[in-house]
Amino acid sequence: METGPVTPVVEPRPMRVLVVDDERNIRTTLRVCLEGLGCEVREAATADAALAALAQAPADLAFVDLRLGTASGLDLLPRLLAESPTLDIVLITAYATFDTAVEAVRRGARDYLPKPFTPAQIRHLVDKTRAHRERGFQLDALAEQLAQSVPEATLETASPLMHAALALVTRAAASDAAVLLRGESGTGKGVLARTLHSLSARRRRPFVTVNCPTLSEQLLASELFGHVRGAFTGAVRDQPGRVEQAEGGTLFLDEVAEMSPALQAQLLRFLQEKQFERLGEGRTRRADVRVVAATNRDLEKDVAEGRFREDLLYRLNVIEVKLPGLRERPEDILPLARRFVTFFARAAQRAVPELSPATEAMLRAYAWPGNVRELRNAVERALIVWPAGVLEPQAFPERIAAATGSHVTLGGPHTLEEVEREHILRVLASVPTLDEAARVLGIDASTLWRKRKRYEAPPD
Ligand SMILES: Nc1ncnc2c1ncn2[C@@H]1O[C@H](COP(=O)(O)OP(=O)(O)OP(=O)(O)O)[C@@H](O)[C@H]1O
Repeated sequence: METGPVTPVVEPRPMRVLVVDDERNIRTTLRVCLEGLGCEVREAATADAALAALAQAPADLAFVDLRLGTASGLDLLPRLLAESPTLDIVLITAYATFDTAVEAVRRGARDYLPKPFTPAQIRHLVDKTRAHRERGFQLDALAEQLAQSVPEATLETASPLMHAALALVTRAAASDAAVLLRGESGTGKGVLARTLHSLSARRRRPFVTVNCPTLSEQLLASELFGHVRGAFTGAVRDQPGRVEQAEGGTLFLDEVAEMSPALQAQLLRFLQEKQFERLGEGRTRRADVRVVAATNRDLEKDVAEGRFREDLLYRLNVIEVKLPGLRERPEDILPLARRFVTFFARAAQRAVPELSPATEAMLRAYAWPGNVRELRNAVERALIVWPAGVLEPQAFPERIAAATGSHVTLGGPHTLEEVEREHILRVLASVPTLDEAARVLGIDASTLWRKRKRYEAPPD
C-alpha cells in the first residue's frame, strides 16, 4: 500500500479582529465590512474594554481609534501589544497628520487609516495583514528547517502500520483535540506533529516546539508560560512564553513525560481551561492553542508509579497515535535510505551514489534502535567517508555492519566515544527517567539529551 503526501483537509480559520472606537456607528460600519470579508469581529468602546477583550480571547488584528473619549488611542497601543505581542494594529483617525502616523508606527502600529475610509481600504488592510502574518509564520518554519538542515520529510510509506498512523493524523487534523504521539526516539514524532499542524485549520499560524527535558523546571515553566520582570534572577524584562507565541497555532511538547509535578499541574490547567499565568504575574491570560505532545516512554507505567498525573495523561491522549519503530516497517528502510542518499549527495554537490546489494541487505537486516534518525545519520556519514559511486557496507558504522548490536568491553580496542555511547545507552535503559540517568552519569539533563540524540539511543 502506498500513500502520496496527504492533502490538506481543513479550511483555515477566519481572522479575529478587534474594533476599538468610542463611536458606535464607526464600530458598526467596520463590523459589517469586516464580517463581509469573513473576519470574526469583536467591539470595544473604551481602552479598558479593549484590554479586557484581549485578555479574554486573543485577536489577530485591531483597529484602534486615535481618540477614545478622553483617552488616547496612541497610549493604548503599547498596552495592547504588552497584552498580545503578535497583534497587528491599525490606527484610525479623522485627524490624519504625518506626525501622528509616525508616532503610531513608533508605538507599534502596523498601519494607519485616515477617516473617512472606504470598504476597499479595509479589504486592502485585511489582505495585507493576512499576507504579512502568513509570510512571517512560513519564514519561521523555513528558518527552523534550514537551521536543522534536514531532508524534507516524506509521508510516503509502504508500511500498513505507518499508513494507519498517517490516516489517524489526517483525521485528527480536522479537530482541535489534543493528540499524543507515541513511539521510540527518532521514529518521526516531530515530523508527524508538524504534518498534523500543516493539515489543520491552524496551518497558517505558528507551529512551536518545546523540548521539555532540555530545561530546568523553572526555565521550562518560563519557556512555556512566559515571565515578568523580576520573576527570578536574570528575568530582566517581561517575556511572553511559547504558549503565547503559538497563539492560534499548535504547541508541540516533545518528551512531555519529563515534566516536574508542579509543571504537570500547570499544563493540566492550561489544557482544561486554556488559562495560564506568566511566572511572577498575578493576572490570568488565555490562549487558543492546540497541544500535541510526544513521548517515547511508557506513560501508563509512569502513572502507576506516581511519576505522571493520570488526569494529565487523559487530557493529552484524547487522540493517540502510535508510530512504529523502523524495524516494524522494514518496507520503508530502503526507500528512506535512497531519499537520504539523494539529499546528502546533492547537498555535497556530487553525483548520487547507488547502494550495493550487500549494503541493501545490511540496511534491511539491522534493527535500527535509533530509527529514522539513525538511518539518516548513518547515510550522512557514509557519504562523507565514501567518495565512490557505489556505497558499500564499509561506508557505514561498524555496529550496522555487525548488525548484532555492540561488543564494547572495558579495556577493549574501542574509542572513548564508542565506550561513552554504550555506557549512556545502558544507563538510560536501566533507570526510569532522563533526569535520573543524568544524575547517575554526573552530567546535566540537557547534555544527556543532546548526547542521546547523537548516539541514536533506543528509548528505554
Ligand atoms: N518520514 C520521514 N521522512 C524523512 N525524514 C524523517 C522522517 N521521519 C523522521 N525523519 C527524520 O528523522 C529524524 C528524527 O525525527 P523526529 O525528530 O521527528 O523523531 P522523534 O520521534 O520526534 O524523535 P525524538 O523522540 O528523539 O524527539 C529527523 O531528522 C527527521 O527529519
